[in-house]
Amino acid sequence: MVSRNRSQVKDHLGSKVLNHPELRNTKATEYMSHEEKYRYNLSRATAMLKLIDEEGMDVNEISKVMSHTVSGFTTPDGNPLAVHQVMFVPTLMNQADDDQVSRWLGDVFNGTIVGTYAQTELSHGTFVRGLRTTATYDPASRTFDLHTPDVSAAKWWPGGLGTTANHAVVMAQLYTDGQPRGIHPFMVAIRDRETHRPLPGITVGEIGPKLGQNTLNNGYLLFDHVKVPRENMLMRNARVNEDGSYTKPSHQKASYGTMVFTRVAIALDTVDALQIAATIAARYSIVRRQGEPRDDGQEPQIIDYQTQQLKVLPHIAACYVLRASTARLWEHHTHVTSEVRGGDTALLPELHATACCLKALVTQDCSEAIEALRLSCGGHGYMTASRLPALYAYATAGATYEGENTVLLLQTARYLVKQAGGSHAPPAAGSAVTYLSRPADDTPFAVGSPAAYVAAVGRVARGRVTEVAAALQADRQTMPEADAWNQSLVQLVAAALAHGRYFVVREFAEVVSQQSSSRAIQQMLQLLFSVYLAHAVSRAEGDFITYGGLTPSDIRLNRRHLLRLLAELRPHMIPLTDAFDLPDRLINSTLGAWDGDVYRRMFEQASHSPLNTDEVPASFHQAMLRSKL
Ligand SMILES: CCCCCCC/C=C/C(=O)SCCNC(=O)CCNC(=O)[C@H](O)C(C)(C)COP(=O)(O)OP(=O)(O)OC[C@H]1O[C@@H](n2cnc3c(N)ncnc32)[C@H](O)[C@@H]1OP(=O)(O)O
Ligand SMILES: Cc1cc2nc3c(=O)[nH]c(=O)nc-3n(C[C@H](O)[C@H](O)[C@H](O)COP(=O)(O)OP(=O)(O)OC[C@H]3O[C@@H](n4cnc5c(N)ncnc54)[C@H](O)[C@@H]3O)c2cc1C
Repeated sequence: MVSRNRSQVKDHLGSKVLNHPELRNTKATEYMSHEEKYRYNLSRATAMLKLIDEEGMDVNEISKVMSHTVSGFTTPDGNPLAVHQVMFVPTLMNQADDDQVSRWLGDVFNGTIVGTYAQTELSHGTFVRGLRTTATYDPASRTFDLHTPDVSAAKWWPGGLGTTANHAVVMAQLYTDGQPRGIHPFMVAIRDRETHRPLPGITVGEIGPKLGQNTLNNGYLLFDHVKVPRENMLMRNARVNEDGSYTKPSHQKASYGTMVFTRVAIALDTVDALQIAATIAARYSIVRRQGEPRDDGQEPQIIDYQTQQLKVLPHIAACYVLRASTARLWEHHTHVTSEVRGGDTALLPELHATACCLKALVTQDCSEAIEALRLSCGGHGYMTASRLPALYAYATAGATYEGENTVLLLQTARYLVKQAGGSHAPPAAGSAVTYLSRPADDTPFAVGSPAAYVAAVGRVARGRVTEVAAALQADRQTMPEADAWNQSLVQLVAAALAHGRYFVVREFAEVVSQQSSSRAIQQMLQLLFSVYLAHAVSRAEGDFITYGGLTPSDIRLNRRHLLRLLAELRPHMIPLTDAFDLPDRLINSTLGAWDGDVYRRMFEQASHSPLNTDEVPASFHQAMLRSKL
């Protein structure tokens, strides 16, 4: 089993990246053109790939150096090879059969083949079954004909497709024997390996600027009856034989496997972004003094305002809780994937349901938290050089890509209502949904008892799921399925989020109980957990009264309890963020450096503005004077 211990960035691998001759010298990219930024980020992404190769890194090590903590340093504007590494290569490894793997993987690893994962189209992203790119098999020529019927079916978004990749795994509607067979993956050469020119029948390019990650190099792609050999359909799961006969996959959604993997990776990586943001805000909040001087004659550190504690400290607790629960999800994913490879798909539905809601919960929580942390830094948090805007842009992309969050939560809800209604296969031992078929945990609520909070979170999840399952069931008697489903959408999403929250707190409770290295660490984890739980209740008070068994008086007590806990956590804020082990070069923020020398750094970064190069910029003569005439 692979474990993702991300805490040792300063260790051997981390220092290999930071000190690598092609990576150690960084440049500020804010004032570069789009093309220059791309070139800079691409050359660093390539150096990183070489390093991975030279070091012979395993999947655990690769995941560490590809994590946002490190990739924010190597490719600050987005990694044009990210989709190659995170999606294209894993798709080949897991969906190509053994012959195909041996045919392509050498060229992938020597850098001759650079790929992307081309699924989304202009008019369809969420609804994968609705994709309109076709792959029609012709037994006479033993080829597939790949075709884009019109511009709305153009592939749009794949990372690295813009100008980087020469191959793509293309998800297309398979037609064989005159029958539609659903979405299948095809390995397609899109650019010449030598000249990098688009191959005949291919139209390809970059889609333009975005909110962030502008060098992910997202692209568009159209096919005009492009012929692809039969052997290029990825055939580990489904097969098309020479005569056009079709063999089904062992699981209906086997070809969606890459998405499940990437959702898990995104959940992990978004916590990396939160850790960086929390470290920046924590450091700035002790450096920054503002307000009426206190008895010692000094203006207060802003972190000593109760409101600032509420803006910053719960998110530090969230870093710990979400880091542990997403790491457990990663382990679970590794386990289930190996079972699936061995032909046992029993655990796949629940893995899919859990990956969907954790990816959604973590990206939603982290983007909201990063925005709160940015605001906690006042005006200076609005500056690019604080790094907080880029961290937000990174986290919020995760709420959309790899399945828009609402849609993913509805996938989880679908699984949960089936479990609650007993219409799904019963959960396996250790399943995350057994609580739905048991009586509610009636541990009485008590402020100060994490176990009582966890039980209340469980009652909320159970209450939300059973209530919406019953409403859906009732509506199904009186209206068509699609209408009944639509009547309950908002409640279904809330139920899936509540389930996700319960998953997160149960996993963390287990991590805390298993932790045995020292009593002090145990106590600190308990404190962090208490903050996380009290904050979770304060964010959803209505739910805890409606479903969780809390009284209005419990709610009032919890509000006070949370503020007391924050005051208790405040002296530990810096050690807790230092423990993320993020060197200044990885944080890369004027506000978040270890020495707290914020104001000098702010002036230093301003000196890079091209508008400061000349005392009187040329624009004065070219634009302002002319406008006076
Ligand atoms: C680490 C940083 C990396 C950064 C790079 C990231 C770059 C980003 C890349 C991308 O964005 S790639 C494109 C990603 N696109 C999506 O994620 C699309 C989202 N949509 C879907 O996944 C699917 O359309 C859907 C929402 C899952 C629905 O699929 P479908 O319509 O085919 O199925 P349903 O009818 O809803 O369900 C039928 C049945 O299948 C089960 N199921 C669905 N998906 C899976 C799965 N992956 N694994 C297992 N089972 C699955 C579903 O639960 C239903 O089960 P039953 O209820 O019938 O038992
Ligand atoms: C930075 C970035 C990188 C990307 N990289 C890639 C890549 O490498 N490869 C690739 O193939 N794709 C990529 N994508 C595309 C991405 O996967 C899709 O944008 C994503 O899956 C969302 O789909 P959509 O754009 O169709 O959103 P839509 O589905 O159109 O969402 C719009 C709204 O409609 C709602 N909605 C849609 N369907 C439903 C429903 N059934 N029920 C309720 N509400 C619904 C959504 O909740 C949302 O509010 C990338 C996207 C981004 C932003």
